[in-house]
Amino acid sequence: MTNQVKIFDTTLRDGEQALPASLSAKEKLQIALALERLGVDIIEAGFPVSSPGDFQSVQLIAKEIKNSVICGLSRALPGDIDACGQALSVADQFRIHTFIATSEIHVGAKLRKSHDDVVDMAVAAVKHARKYTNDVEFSCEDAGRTHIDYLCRMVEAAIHAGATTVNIPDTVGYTTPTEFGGIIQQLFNRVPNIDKAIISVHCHNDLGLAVANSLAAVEQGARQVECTINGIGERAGNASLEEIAMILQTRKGLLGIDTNINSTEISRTSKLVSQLCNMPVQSNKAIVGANAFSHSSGIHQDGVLKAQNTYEIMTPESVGINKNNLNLTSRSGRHVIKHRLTELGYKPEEFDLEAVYDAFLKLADKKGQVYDYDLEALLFFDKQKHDQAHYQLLYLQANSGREIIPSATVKMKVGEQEITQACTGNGPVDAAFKAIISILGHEDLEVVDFKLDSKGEGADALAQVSVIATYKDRRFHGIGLATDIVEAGVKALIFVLNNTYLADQIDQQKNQQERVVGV
Ligand SMILES: CC(=O)SCCNC(=O)CCNC(=O)[C@H](O)C(C)(C)COP(=O)(O)OP(=O)(O)OC[C@H]1O[C@@H](n2cnc3c(N)ncnc32)[C@H](O)[C@@H]1OP(=O)(O)O
Ligand SMILES: CC(C)C(=O)C(=O)O
Repeated sequence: MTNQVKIFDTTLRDGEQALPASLSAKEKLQIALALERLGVDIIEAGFPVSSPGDFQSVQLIAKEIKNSVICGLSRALPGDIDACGQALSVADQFRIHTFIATSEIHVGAKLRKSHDDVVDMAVAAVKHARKYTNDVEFSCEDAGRTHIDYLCRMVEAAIHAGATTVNIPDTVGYTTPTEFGGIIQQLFNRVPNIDKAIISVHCHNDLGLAVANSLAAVEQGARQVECTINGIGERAGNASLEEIAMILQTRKGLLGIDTNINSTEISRTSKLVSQLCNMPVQSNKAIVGANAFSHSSGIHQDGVLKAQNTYEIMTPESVGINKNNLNLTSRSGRHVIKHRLTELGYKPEEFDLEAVYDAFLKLADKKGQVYDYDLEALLFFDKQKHDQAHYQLLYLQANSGREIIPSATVKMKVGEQEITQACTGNGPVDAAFKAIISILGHEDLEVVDFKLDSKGEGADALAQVSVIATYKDRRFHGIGLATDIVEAGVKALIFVLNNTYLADQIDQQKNQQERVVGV
């Protein structure tokens, strides 16, 4: 038995069945070209009898794609098969895929036929499809719930009629891996002509087992897996192509199976399908989710920085992602902060890691994720040495809204004294500034410029306020940073005040020296 598993992609057929809006022929071709680049062996392009639009897209894809076999689906009916044959005949290599259901419930309640009639329909369909091509696939729909004796009978009859691939779908995602692997094993043990066809599987994800069931089948000898990009498909979807491909690649040592997939195309193909199909990928989705190569906790980040494979079983590059992400959160530690600051161009001797880390944790607790620009802002603020400042903000409360008079209460430490003041103003920043200036009694200080800048992307971004004030004919500049705009403004003003205080002290020292010299 070969160690090569064929990857049969049905994003454009089973995947498309579940889309909120159908794709245009041009969009389908874009996806088919991406699947061809990805190295998919067989692309199921659609169900040609279904609609004129689907017929034309299958035909367009059949014309344009050269390196993958193009396949169309049909019921076990001559008209469906003829539509497939006509749409696909323009292709270099094509396959007709015909199917009929085999479980009790489907044969009795849906098809309303006898078991013998259904076998006859399957045989006739395969024979009819063989008139168009030697590459015919037959599927036993709902095989997962089909009595094993009937399934064996159907598989044997389909192969005898000329099917070159026989597909065993778990149509409703009902089986467990051991059970599904057991079905494949029994087919290999009981169907006499089984070696004349490739055994394929097509698993749905209703119980979240589509990939596990496909893998169990491969372990029992299945050599084609039907799957879709991002696992899209009817209901809970199909087995996801990227997961199947990366399991076989990452665990090659265990499983010994190859595919033709060029895994570095995975990320790009996933994004294209997600965008064109308007189906976002959940962030924790294996392989292609936004967090699949992100590390957010300190112990993991430290490990990954020391040796990437401590927490990565495959590289981001192997699926076409440039590099991993180390998210800065309140669960991060000092190693990653130091590493990120070094990456940003700061030398370790230029910052006090403990002080930056302390400020980082406070911000991360408030904000969740801390970005590079936040970290750089914290680095800058670390240099201010707030605790030793003459003026310190102890408490701030600001009220604003529609149809209320904006007001602010500020409590400050001025030297050793604690002073509280409340004021109203044109807005909460104006009210807070008035309260501070009134605490200080600095009548000769005038705020001449106030600029507000967002240091992030979301509504929770850090606000950076830049204040310029004149005091005793000199200009002083201060910057304040906080998630609250009023607090950022107040911090900027206090920054200015501390600079005016330092300037006053320097002036006083100079005056004293002059007096001493004068004496
Ligand atoms: C498990 C799967 O994913 S199978 C693929 C599912 N995909 C689709 O259904 C998408 C494409 N389908 C379609 O466009 C339409 O359903 C069509 C064109 C195929 C058929 O449309 P309609 O003729 O209006 O029939 P409708 O869809 O309402 O019912 C299906 C009929 O096909 C029969 N049927 C279902 N599967 C098969 C089969 N494999 N072989 C033969 N007949 C079948 C049903 O018994 C039913 O027949 P009835 O009219 O005698 O009761
Ligand atoms: C047509 C078959 C392969 C199918 O889509 C299923 O059984 O889910």
